[in-house]
Amino acid sequence: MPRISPSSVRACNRVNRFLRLLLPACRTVERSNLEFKWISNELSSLEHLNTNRKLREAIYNACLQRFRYLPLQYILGSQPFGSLELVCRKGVLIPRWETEEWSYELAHRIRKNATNNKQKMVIWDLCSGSGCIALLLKQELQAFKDVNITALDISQKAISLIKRNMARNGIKDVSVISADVLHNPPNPGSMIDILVCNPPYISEDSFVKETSRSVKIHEPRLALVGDKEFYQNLIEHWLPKINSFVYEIGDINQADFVHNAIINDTELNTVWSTGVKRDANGNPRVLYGFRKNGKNNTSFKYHELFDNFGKLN
Ligand SMILES: C[S@@+](CC[C@H](N)C(=O)[O-])C[C@H]1O[C@@H](n2cnc3c(N)ncnc32)[C@H](O)[C@@H]1O
Repeated sequence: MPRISPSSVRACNRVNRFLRLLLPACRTVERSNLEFKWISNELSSLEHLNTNRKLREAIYNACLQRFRYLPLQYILGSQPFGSLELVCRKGVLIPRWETEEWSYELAHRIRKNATNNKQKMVIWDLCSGSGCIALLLKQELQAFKDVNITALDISQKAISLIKRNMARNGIKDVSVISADVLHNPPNPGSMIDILVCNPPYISEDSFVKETSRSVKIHEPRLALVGDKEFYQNLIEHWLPKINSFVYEIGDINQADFVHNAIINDTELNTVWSTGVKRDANGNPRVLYGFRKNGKNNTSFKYHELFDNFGKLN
């Protein structure tokens, strides 16, 4: 990582003396300025910081935490995610814009393709973290009376945060399950219409070489580092129990892994279509799949639900 130039430090000092505390994590004067504004705006809206001295002290402490590379969302305590305001706590992954982008589009597509608001839907969100995907889908599909959403995670901190985020956003009726999806996956009881999942997918190597210091030090490794095990688990455990899936990916190899397993298996190959959706930066971000002919009483015409969602194989 390039060193921060003395001229950047001087530029920060000219604006105010707290700004240079933000420079190591923000890297540029412009970004430091922006974060300083966010911190100041957020803290000045807090009722208990009602004197200049208290507010200044709080801003200084926040900048000092940022100097130690604590992510801004953990300092300020929340993060918008579509129509939700999500509480962020150390020990649980901060929701990312890439995830927000595809989950929001998925919600929109479900609304558009549902036949009426009595349509029954069973949706499971594995590796739910803060609950961002499950809760966004619940919020965006509130017009549907029979949407049955389950959020699942192995981490107790995540389970508590999902419940907290439900309360914070006035969301009811999402089932929250604590389980290890790899070693002891629960039985869904009925066919799942849409299985969504943002699993840990950063390889050990990329984690060491490419992940930012702030993420490495402060976000949970359990949420980040993974190889192909969750995609393998999709193929081996979940495919027979679901009608469609949407899995976030970190690189195209993870999509190819699932895609190849499907096309090389004569039975799976006749049943499943898969595709890859890119994010706004053009990176492969989502692997999706659906049964070509649905199974039993399926809720959707899946080829319409995923029509033009991304490149289809
Ligand atoms: C990449 S994070 C995704 C969190 C959230 N869905 C999001 O998009 O921000 C992965 C999540 O998987 C959970 N996890 C890791 N291993 C798991 C396992 N074996 N079973 C269930 N959840 C697991 C972690 O606790 C973490 O919350």
